[in-house]
Amino acid sequence: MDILKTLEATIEARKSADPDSSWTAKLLSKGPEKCAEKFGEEAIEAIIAAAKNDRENLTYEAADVLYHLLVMLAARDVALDDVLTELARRQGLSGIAEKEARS
Ligand SMILES: N=c1c2ncn([C@@H]3O[C@H](COP(=O)(O)OP(=O)(O)OP(=O)(O)O)[C@@H](O)[C@H]3O)c2ncn1[C@@H]1O[C@H](COP(=O)(O)O)[C@@H](O)[C@H]1O
Repeated sequence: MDILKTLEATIEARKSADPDSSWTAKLLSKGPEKCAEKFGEEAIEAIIAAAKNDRENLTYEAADVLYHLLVMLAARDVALDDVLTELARRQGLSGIAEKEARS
């Protein structure tokens, strides 16, 4: 998870970088809609790899998906921590649901 936080910080720093100096800065300079579109393209590439059972390519495409997810979140000023907090909240909820099911 540290690697995602480090990547998030790098992406955040690219918001103020020269678009000609970095792929991330260039993508961010095109706006949140373009970042979202790019995320969608990468997700589709991952879907295709999964459907074909191409595990090597799926691993590569999944890394692209995670990177482009972080760029899309940064473009809309959504913090990774907020996403992780939501996941943690859901874990708590599923714990409650399990306890209720058992009682
Ligand atoms: N993890 C990534 C990463 N994954 C994918 N990509 C880029 O995302 C692009 C993938 O999109 P495509 O394959 O569609 O590439 P493309 O055909 O050139 O793009 P289009 O013309 O279709 O828009 C590639 O150009 C990759 O370089 C990434 N670029 C950067 N990072 C990380 O971001 C950090 C900052 O990178 P810079 O912005 O380059 O400094 C790096 O240290 C890396 O850790």
